[in-house]
Amino acid sequence: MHDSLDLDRYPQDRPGSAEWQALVNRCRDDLTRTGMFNLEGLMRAETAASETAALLPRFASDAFLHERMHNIYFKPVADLPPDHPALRRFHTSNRTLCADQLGGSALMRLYDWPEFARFLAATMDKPVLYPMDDPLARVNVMSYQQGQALNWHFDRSEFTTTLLLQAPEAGGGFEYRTDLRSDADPNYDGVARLLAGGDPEARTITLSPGTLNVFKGKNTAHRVTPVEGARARVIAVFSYFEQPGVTFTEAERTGFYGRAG
Ligand SMILES: O=C(O)CCC(=O)C(=O)O
Ligand SMILES: [Fe+2]
Repeated sequence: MHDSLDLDRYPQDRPGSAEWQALVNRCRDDLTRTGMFNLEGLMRAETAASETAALLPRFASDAFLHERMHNIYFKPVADLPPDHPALRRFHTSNRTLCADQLGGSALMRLYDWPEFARFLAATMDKPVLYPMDDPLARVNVMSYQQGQALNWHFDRSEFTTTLLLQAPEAGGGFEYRTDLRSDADPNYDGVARLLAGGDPEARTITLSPGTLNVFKGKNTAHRVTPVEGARARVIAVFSYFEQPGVTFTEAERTGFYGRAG
């Protein structure tokens, strides 16, 4: 993996060594303090650029256009009236390529590299993480062209793991509000305040190409702001689970990607 990753700076290939443990500890501290950690330049700039160049034509021809209005939960909430301000609806638009379209890429090699899952598990304080068996969902790459955005949402999984391949000229920021809710408290008033633009704890970061970003997506509200300029924002999302062999149902695949296989 040395050809595509900066393993001198981020020794993911040496699990259990003092320098590996120091990096894990730094990531854990960041997660506890801020709900997020970033490894800037984990993927080499040349690799991120060549992966992007190979994918850009496929976004034009083969990708699923995801375009919809949705609330932060992607569904109605039984305890709330439909006009509750926590259920405000927003527009999302991006294009997705799935794992079955990424064969042979450095991204898939990284996803299936056992030391990467081992490192991520350690940062998240899990005994082990497994890649999915789902032919589409294992790794997704999303592209956002001018005006496209991923709007406010919470993720289904506890943690979300992304790697930016190409940054846009402007816009395309990652805006997030750590621990806006908890498993015990949905904090609908807090959600409504965030959506109205009134949460002073909201933060925006712009990722640089090659950066690994891990955040607590289940209870951290987050969005990608609209991209500006001619260069698309291109980002990979890796899905791991605590059990081996996880797949989506055909209905889930069709809902997420417009096709079952
Ligand atoms: O593109 C990003 O930075 C975040 C992606 C995300 O939130 C998601 O895939 O659920
Ligand atoms: Fe998300």
